Amino acid sequence: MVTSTDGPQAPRTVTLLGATGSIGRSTVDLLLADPDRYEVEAVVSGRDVAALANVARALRAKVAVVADPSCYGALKDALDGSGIEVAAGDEAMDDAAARPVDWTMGAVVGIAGLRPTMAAVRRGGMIALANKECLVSAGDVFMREAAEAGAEVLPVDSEHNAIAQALTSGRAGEVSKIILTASGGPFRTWSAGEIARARPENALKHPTWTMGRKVTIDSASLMNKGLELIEAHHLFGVGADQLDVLVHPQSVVHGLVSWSDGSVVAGLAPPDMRVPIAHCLGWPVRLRTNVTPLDLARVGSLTFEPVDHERFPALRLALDALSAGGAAPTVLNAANEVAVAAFLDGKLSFPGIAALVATVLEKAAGRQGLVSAPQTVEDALAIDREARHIASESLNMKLADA
Ligand SMILES: NC(=O)C1=CN([C@@H]2O[C@H](COP(=O)(O)OP(=O)(O)OC[C@H]3O[C@@H](n4cnc5c(N)ncnc54)[C@H](OP(=O)(O)O)[C@@H]3O)[C@@H](O)[C@H]2O)C=CC1
Ligand SMILES: CC(=O)[C@@H](O)[C@H](O)COP(=O)(O)O
Ligand SMILES: [Mn+2]
Repeated sequence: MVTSTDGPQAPRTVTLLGATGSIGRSTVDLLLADPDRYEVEAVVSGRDVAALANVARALRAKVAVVADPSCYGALKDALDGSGIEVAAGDEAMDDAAARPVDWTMGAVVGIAGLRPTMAAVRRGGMIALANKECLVSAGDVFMREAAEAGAEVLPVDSEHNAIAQALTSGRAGEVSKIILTASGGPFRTWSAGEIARARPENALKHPTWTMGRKVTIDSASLMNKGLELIEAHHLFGVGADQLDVLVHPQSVVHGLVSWSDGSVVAGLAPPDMRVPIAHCLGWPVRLRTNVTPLDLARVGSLTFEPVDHERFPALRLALDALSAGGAAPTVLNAANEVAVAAFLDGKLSFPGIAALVATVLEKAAGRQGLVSAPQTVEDALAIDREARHIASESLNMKLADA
């Protein structure tokens, strides 16, 4: 049961982008726990028709949209007789995201989420943002358009959600450092030699979180933390010099704010994404959820260690891209998406992920169209396309050499 002590009485209207994924399912769980509190407008997914149809029926959504146009017929059949409108394709996704609602969950994975999430941003309202790749690829555009539209961006990512809460204990000019914790991933204690032989099934075994495949691989390489530093830069308006990462294997402390007077305010929660999602879903009031409360006596000890940049070079690549600015973060994200897919396909070794990203960043440096920061969503998508092209070419060369 989800309740709040002071919740709005009129149902909150809601749209879910990425309704069938890990974040999508956690959001659905919260919505179904108190169905009278919400009215669901649209649910959107990539190509998992069966899961989308189930979610649409369970939430009594008005419209269900699948990105892959070839899935239209199957979705129509699956929702036959339900009265739920059905659509497919990129434009249908953008149209669904632009329908007026109070609250949108942006949980499509990767740059594929940029267009629909921006459509929601332009419409205004509350945007609960899980899709970090949007901010990495087009952060300035995203935040500028959100401000212009009066959209309120609510950070879902566990670290950023904790930091947003910690930031309320002081003023912007009083922040010394913003620190994101990293679990360290499944290879935290592996030697470089062992990491070199790591297979997808090893990398997909996250020690503390159950998540989609792409973010789980990013966690294993620590690229996730790099993407999150860039995300934090856009959300909180701080530069690389004010951002830090601390390895914390228990995933209980998610983020810390260090203040000018020496105080440090940390955000703690059990490693369950329903906590930050509920924070955003109820905003500005707190919901009451059935998440198992944090039992620190049971956790026992909270430990912290520095990042080993030798074994996990991806984090440095992201930090350098943040410092370089311009198109570098967009290129980094595109190259990483190609590299992660290639690793999962068995075409690239685990260390090959960071190596490919480094190669693409080098090749892109100074190339026409890959220098300046994107000014529009179309710019970001053009940079993304070109960087993917370079990544695919580089990957093919690597495969040919092997
Ligand atoms: N999972 C987590 O705990 C956390 C995730 N995040 C971020 O949230 C985002 C989502 O992650 P997660 O839920 O784990 O990912 P999943 O892979 O579990 O889910 C991805 C969702 O995106 C949909 N999708 C994929 N491709 C497209 C497309 N081309 N167009 C429209 N929809 C598409 C999928 O649909 P389908 O099922 O049909 O393929 C699915 O609904 C990522 O950016 C991730 O980094 C951030 C913090 C924590
Ligand atoms: C749950 C969440 O926010 C993930 O982004 C998480 O951060 C992944 O864990 P890592 O700390 O291992 O990257
Ligand atoms: Mn995170």
